[in-house]
Amino acid sequence: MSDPLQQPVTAIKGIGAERALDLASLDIHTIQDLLEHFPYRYEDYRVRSLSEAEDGEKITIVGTVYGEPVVRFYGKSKSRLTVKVVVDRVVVTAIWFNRHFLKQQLRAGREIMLSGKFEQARLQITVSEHHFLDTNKKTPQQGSIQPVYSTTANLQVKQIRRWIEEALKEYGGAIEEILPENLMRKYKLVPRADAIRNIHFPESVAAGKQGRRRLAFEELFLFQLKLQAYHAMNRRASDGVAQQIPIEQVREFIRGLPFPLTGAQKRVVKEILEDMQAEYSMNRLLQGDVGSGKTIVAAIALYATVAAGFQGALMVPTEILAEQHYATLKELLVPHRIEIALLSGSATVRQRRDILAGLQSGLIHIVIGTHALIQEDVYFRNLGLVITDEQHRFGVEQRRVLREKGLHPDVLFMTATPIPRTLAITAFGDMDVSTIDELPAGRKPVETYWVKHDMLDRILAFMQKELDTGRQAYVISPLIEESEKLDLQNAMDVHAQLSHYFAGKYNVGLMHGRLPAKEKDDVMQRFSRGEVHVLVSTTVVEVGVNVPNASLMVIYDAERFGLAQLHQLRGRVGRGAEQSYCILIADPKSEVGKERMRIMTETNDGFEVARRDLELRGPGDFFGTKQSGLPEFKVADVVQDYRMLEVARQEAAEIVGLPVFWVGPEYAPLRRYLKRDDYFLEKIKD
Ligand SMILES: Nc1ncnc2c1ncn2[C@@H]1O[C@H](COP(=O)(O)OP(=O)(O)OP(=O)(O)O)[C@@H](O)[C@H]1O
Repeated sequence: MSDPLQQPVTAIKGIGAERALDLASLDIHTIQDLLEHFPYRYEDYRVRSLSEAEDGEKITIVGTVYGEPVVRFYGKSKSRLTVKVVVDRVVVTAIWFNRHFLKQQLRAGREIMLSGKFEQARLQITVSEHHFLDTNKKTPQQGSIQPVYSTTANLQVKQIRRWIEEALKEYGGAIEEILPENLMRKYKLVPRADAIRNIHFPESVAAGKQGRRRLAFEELFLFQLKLQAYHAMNRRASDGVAQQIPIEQVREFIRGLPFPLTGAQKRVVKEILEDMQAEYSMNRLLQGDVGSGKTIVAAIALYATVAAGFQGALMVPTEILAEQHYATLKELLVPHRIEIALLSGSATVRQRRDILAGLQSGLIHIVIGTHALIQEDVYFRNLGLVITDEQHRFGVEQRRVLREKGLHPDVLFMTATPIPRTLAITAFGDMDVSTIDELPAGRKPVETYWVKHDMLDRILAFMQKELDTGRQAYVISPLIEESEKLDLQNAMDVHAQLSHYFAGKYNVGLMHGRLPAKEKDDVMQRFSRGEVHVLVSTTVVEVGVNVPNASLMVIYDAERFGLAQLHQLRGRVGRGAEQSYCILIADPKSEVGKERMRIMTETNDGFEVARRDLELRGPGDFFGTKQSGLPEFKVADVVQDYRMLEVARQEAAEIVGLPVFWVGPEYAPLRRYLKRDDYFLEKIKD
């Protein structure tokens, strides 16, 4: 049985070879693709009375032309045409730009429908569309809500509208239901055909909403089905290494740590070790708030892999972090006769050669470095575990590289960007997620203050007081996004100012991205040892730096940073038992900007910050659109529909686990639909 919806778009009246090419550039090839090209918004052409119209709003009105049209030309080809129109016994001025040729048609007494932006005070409308109502030529949009589609330069929205209308008329009956019946009933979803009809041309506002809801659910459900199926396959494919971890020995190691683990740390260690012992390769995200103690969890996992006879690698985004983790891990692991190496960009040729040889022979158990670690000519004897800090920089590509080297290590991603649970399961639905949601005992929340720029003197006095008690401070210098050069200049200015202020008493260090690795390292070391008291820095200190004696964080131009970033920066203090402070210097102009400062002063909990940020801005912004890794949905909205996402995930997980999903006749339409996706094409046999 061939599916009429799989015919090429040229089956639609009015679409020839050329138009088909234009549509192809929108990734529309078949009739089904066309029907699933959903509008991204609607234009409301329902006629309204003037009294309902708000100033500046786009409205549609009907009136009678009255008096003579007036055309004024200016410039070479620019013109402005005005005419009076009587609407509800009120005289309104209608304006067209560059449409002087309409003058002849605008005869007094003609009835006309106008859509455009309305200005209340002047009673005028800037017309974007008009129709004469005495021509008998009925326009499709007259008096209704019309869909607006994304399009290309060559195609008008109107054309797409017409074709979709045609497609619905001819082929609407062939739209098959793909969702299982029990889900339809359980969540009161309207049939697929109705939903598609109503998302394009809503019969009513309510029907439009119902359609949207159903399609959003379908979209999230299909997306989750794919992730879950992938996840299930991955787990079933026993290509991982089942590590024989000597658990008692690991316990002994944990007992020997300088502090007891928090409950949350214990829980995630257990989850990680279970994955490592299993046949499948671990693919797990470890998320925890700033300072929640992820490093120690990483150390335990690395210890375990070595104890099981494997090698481990820890990848971090910057050299500074590599150094820092190297120092921490060395202290913890070297007493246990574990060989650990730092593969850094500043290593000499000879050092590098030695390390590479050590990794190949297995003499070196653990290696730390940036991502070059797995991409270059680095060979391991038997790599069992890869831990990578900041998950978004390590993805599918690197995993492929590892596999091509014949390695199937367990992989643990760590991130200090707390991700609300819903988003985590969206973006990382093919991963297991472990969360450290508890800070080590005795931590005091960082007291956060929001001040204006004119309070600098008081801030300096406060800083002096903190330094006098033996603490250290970070100062994040003013940010000018457009120019790295100016940022640097700012950092240097602040550095000079503070050096002058604290001259003879305290050392002020300067840190920025342009410093050579060696100098960065040097400043950081001196700050770490307490020789530098104040560290002026651009945002390079953002991730992961750990100097527990620092108790004050001052951030200039705080309104220019994202909330996630501010929380990260604040997380550099409050890492010891002392009371710490964060001072945000900001004069935000917008309400949202002010709200963001308030959020920072109100909560210390990264998950709460993330949740409120998400509400304020939407997920794209939160992660930075490019890096988000979040899928773009056509209908669904991860923030607005987050409950639905959770439900869709559960249902998808359940179905994927059923053998009948892959063979049962009741799932045949769903399988047919899924087969459009390359991933499922191989998996689904019928
Ligand atoms: N269970 C614990 N009890 C007491 N202190 C702990 C515990 N776990 C970790 N710490 C200490 O807390 C500090 C922060 O830990 P760590 O550097 O691992 O945090 P993190 O989760 O990596 O945070 P960030 O992402 O901000 O770098 C370190 O000084 C560490 O020694």
